[in-house]
Order: sequence, then structure tokens, then C-alpha cells
Amino acid sequence: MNLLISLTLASLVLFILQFYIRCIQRSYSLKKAYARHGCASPKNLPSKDPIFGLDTVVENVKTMKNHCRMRAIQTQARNYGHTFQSFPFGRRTLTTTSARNIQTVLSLEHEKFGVRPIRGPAEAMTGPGIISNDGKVWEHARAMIRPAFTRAQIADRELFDAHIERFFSLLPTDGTAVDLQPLFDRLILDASSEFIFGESFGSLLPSCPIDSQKFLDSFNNAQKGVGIRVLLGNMRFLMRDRNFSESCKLIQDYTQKHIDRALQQPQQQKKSEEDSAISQRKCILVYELAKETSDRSLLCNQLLNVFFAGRDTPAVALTNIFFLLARHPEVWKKCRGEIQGLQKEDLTFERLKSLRYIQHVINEAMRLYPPVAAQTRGCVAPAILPTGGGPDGSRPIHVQSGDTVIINFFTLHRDSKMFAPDPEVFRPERWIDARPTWEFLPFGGGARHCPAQQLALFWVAYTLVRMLLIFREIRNEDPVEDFVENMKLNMESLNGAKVSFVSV
Ligand code: HEM
Repeated sequence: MNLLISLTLASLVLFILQFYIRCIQRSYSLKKAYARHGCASPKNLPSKDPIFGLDTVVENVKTMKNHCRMRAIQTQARNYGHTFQSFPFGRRTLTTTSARNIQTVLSLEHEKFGVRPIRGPAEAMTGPGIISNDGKVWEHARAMIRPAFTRAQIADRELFDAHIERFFSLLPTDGTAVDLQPLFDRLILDASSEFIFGESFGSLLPSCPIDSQKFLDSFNNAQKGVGIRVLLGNMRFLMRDRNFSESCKLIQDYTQKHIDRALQQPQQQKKSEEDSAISQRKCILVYELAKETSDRSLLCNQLLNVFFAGRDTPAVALTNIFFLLARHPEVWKKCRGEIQGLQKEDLTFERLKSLRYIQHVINEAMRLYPPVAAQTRGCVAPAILPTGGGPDGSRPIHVQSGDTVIINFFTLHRDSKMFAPDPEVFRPERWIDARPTWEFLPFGGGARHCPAQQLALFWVAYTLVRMLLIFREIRNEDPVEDFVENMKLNMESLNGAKVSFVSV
């Protein structure tokens, strides 16, 4: 017993000693870099615990629980500059809302800022791939899936149409109030599962098939497990729950079933677009990838990585758009003006792109309430951010391996110069003149920007226009006027989008 206590105490002392040596080493190399490049530290968030930053962690969790995390960061940026630093769990964390710094992290020096230090735990669930890896594994995964997305965005809308019809059959047309959020969730879940696995989950059907329900429950469970592990960072080895591993196994087995089906397609059928009824009409990811490889585990990882990234973001975008439209019925009216004379058969990818006002509405909603409101990177090699250091924020900032950089799109999209004079106001007309580059990034930017951007925008615009075609008016049915954020993987509306419609 005594030996155990001595060993525990010795490990604790060793841990603290190691921590201090690391701090001294880091501060020495920071000083050297500062002298060489004229760098300076950005302002610190005030903290009562300069070593472990536990008060910062508590405050972060509190703002998250109170549904005001993004607003809190916006206020911090106003008070401490567009780039500031804090030390949650003792780790130097730079939060930036500066377009120049964001461009450096996402594009100019993207190899020095990886996702693996942050998203590593997702690998237990999805296997290695585009979401949790950097370097060669990421490059290979991205190159493999990209052609399918390019094809999908120009593919016939047949895949999406079947789900839209089911969605409409559940939408009240008699003026009854409805929360659109769960319906959009189901619409996108059904469309994305068919696009990725070749078989829809059928969540809009009267009863969701048992297999799909089991997969979804396990997926949600595993995603929660990944979230906890990401929060725990280096201490994640403490988490050992069987439920997590069982959920990961179940979703992989489910995915293998679809891969087996795709691989069983006769070889010539897979190779020739003309012969394959499926690939002739629709672009399905599992079939597209099975043309390139028959490696089952590689295929499984690719599919699960894409599903992880895309299963619900378009649904969040749609909910946020309708949240705003319900509060701006005049914008709905103007959108209807633009689609006069159009039939649902006319709604091709190109036609939807040409509806300028509707595109402005989508942009404006994604500016104010971007589904992906923030992104985090772990610095893997020393780098320099061009701005934000020193008392006036004009000097470069040196970033070291092990530092974390949080990019906040929510505040970036409210840049007071770019979106002057009313960055907080929903005003689609601003897009007639606004030409932001790195100030507007709803789909990210640089090397890892969303490969599904055009496909997702097609789903969003198509759903919106189909609804504009049948409803003359939209009404807000939510007593809470303001947007209340609900930060999960995406930034959702806590109160959904409660509306009613007046039919044409
Ligand atoms: C409106 C809908 C969507 C939005 C707003 C959105 C947004 C984003 C953003 C901001 C990123 C960059 C993340 C980063 O910097 O690390 C991203 C990456 C990604 N998105 Fe989307 N996305 C949407 C829909 C989709 C859909 C439908 C899919 C798949 C079916 C998808 C698949 C991916 C993948 C695979 C990546 C990772 C790219 C990489 O790391 O190289 N997204 N998305």
C-alpha cells in the first residue's frame, strides 16, 4: 500500500516537473522566435488560473450550456482583439477571427496546421480518412472522393426528388404550425444515406427500417463518444466504455453490407456508365468508389468519413434559412417574385444558380448563422500568423507545435468593414455589391474546403424553391424572436424553425 502511495506521488511530481520544463522550453523558444521575426503575443483572456486554465474551461462550458458560446467569443474578440490567446488545460489556444490569419491557417501554411491532433479520436469510429487525418492519408482520401462529388452536383435531381416528395407529404398545407427542423433532418438523412450507401434510411417513411434505426442509434452514440474524447484531449485514454466500441463495430458492419452489394455488381457494369442503370441515373458514392478499388476496409472508411461530415449540415443550413425567412416575410415575397413562371421540372442545377436573389438569401443566412460556426486546428510545425500580436495587434504571432488555433466563422462573418453598415442585420440585398473572399467561409477555405459545397447548395436551393412554388406566405410561429444557438457538431437553432404556411 505504502509502495503504491509512493509511486503515485512520484508520478505526480514527475508530471508537474515535466509540465514546468515544457513551459520553460516553450517560453524560451517563443522569445527566440519573437526576436527573430518581430513577433509578439496576442492579448490574453484574463484568467485566475495561469497554469491549468481551469477557470477558462469552466467559462467555456458555461457559455456552451447557456447557448451563447458564439456570442461570448464575439464579445471577447471585441474586447481583446481579432486574435487572442487563452490556456484551457494549460494548452496555448489562439482564437482568431482575422481573415488574414485564417487564410494562413487554412491555405498558405495549411500543412503546419493539422486536424489529427484535434479529431484523432474520430478514427476509432470512422477509420482513417478525410475527416481525422492529415498528410498522405488525407490527400489520398480527398483525391478518391472528389470526382464523385463533381459528378453528383451535375447529376440528375432524381435521387433528391423522391425524398422531397415524401417530405411534402408530411408538411401541413392547411396553415397548421410546424417545426421544420426535424423534417429537414429526416429529408437530408434520407438523401445523404442514399447518396453515400446506395440505400436510403427511409426516415421519412411511416416506419424506419430496423437496420437503419440501429445504425443511426449506434452512430449517434459513437459520435457522442468521439466528442467526449476530443474534449478530454491527452487524457482520453481514461475513457474505456464497451458501448463505444460496440457502436463503432455495428456501424462498420452495416457499411460493409453496402460495400458487398456494390462489389458484387458485375465488373463490366461497374466500369461502363452506359450499362449501369444506377450510375446512369444517379451518382452513388459507394458505386463510384467501388469502380476504383475493391479494398473493403478502405471503402468502409471513406463512406463513414463522408457520412460523418455530411449527414446533417444541409439540414442545419435549411433550418437556419427558414428561421430567418419566417421573420422576414417580405423576403419570402421577393423570392416568389423571382420564381414566377417556373415549374418544378425547370429546376436544374444551372437554373437554380441563376436565381440571383434566392442565392443572395442563402448566402445571407449562411453568413449570419453558418452551420459550421468554428473549426479547430492543432499546430504541428512552427508557423507565423501575420497579424494580431502586440498591444495594438499589428505584429505577427509565433505559433508553436502543440498550440491550438480556433477559427471563428461566426464572428468573421460579422466583420464590421466588409459587411458595413449593418453586419448583424439579415439583408440579402447586400450581396448585390458584397464581394468577400476570406471574410465569408461557410464551406471553409483552402486545402480542406468542403468538397460537397455545390451538391449541398443544390439540395438547399432545390428544397427552398420547391417550397416557394407551393406556399404564398410564410409566418413565424415561434414566440422567441431571437436565434438561440445550440452548439453540437454544428451550430443549430435551439428552437428549430417553427412556421406556418399559406398555400398558393
Ligand atoms: C450546407 C451544407 C454544408 C456545409 C455548410 C459544410 C461545411 C463544411 C466546412 C466548413 C468544411 C471544412 C471543415 C474544415 O475546415 O476542417 C467541410 C468539410 C467537409 N465536408 Fe462539408 N458542408 C456541408 C455539406 C456537406 C455534405 C452534404 C457532405 C457530404 C455528403 C460534406 C462533406 C464534407 C467533407 C468530406 C469534408 C472534409 C474535407 C477535408 O477535410 O478535406 N459536406 N464542410
